[in-house]
Amino acid sequence: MTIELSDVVREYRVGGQRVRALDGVNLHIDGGNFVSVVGPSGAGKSTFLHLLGALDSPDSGSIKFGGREIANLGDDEQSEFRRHKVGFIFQFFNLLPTMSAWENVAVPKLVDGQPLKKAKPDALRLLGLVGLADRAEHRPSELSGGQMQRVAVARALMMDPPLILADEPTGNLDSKTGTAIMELLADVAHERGTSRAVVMVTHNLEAAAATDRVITLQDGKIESDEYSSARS
Ligand SMILES: Nc1ncnc2c1ncn2[C@@H]1O[C@H](COP(=O)(O)OP(=O)(O)OP(=O)(O)O)[C@@H](O)[C@H]1O
Repeated sequence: MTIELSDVVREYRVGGQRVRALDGVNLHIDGGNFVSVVGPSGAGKSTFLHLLGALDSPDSGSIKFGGREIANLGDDEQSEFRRHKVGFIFQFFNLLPTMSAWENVAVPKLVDGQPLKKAKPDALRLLGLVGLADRAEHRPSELSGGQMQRVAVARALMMDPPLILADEPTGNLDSKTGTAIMELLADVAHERGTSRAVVMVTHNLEAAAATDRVITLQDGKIESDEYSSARS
């Protein structure tokens, strides 16, 4: 699994002003890596994540996902791509409050037009993988923050996607729980050889330092791109 960005530009126009959220980004991301994206507020981190996940399209440049150009997909192709190729993890978990843990994990199958019940064995297996086998019938309100994020990680894995995108996944957790989630995400990135990558946006430099590669954005450009010495 490889993602290749070439000369990616994303510009917003607000009033008469133009803001270059991403200003000519060139980057290669390989599977098997846990990558973090850091930088000051407004540097372009969320814009970058949205482009990788086909939630948004660049104004110019190319984004190749496993050799396939995804920069200019139509709406239907974009959502099909997202459903099958990308798992999303958010700061505030985004679980459905009326559903149990296993049902939340199975939601991507529901969105893909399959019955929830049919996905139950897979959902239970994934809950086991994230250490929550005994919480399958709990609702989100009956879980701790760390447990809710584990459910969200399991949900992101439901379609077995080659790319997991995480937006501040530890931002709402205490540091011990955050470290455990970081370890889980590292396992998720490493467990399938080179066929899956995890890309995480974070303000937490300590969390970023624990990943394989730290990309620093500044004013829409890559300011630095460093691999950890342990894995380079
Ligand atoms: N929908 C939008 N409309 C107009 N401008 C936007 C929009 N989204 C982002 N921007 C601008 O693009 C730039 C990059 O924003 P982005 O959200 O990608 O930064 P960020 O690094 O994720 O910031 P933060 O750490 O605060 O979340 C900022 O100047 C922002 O104001």
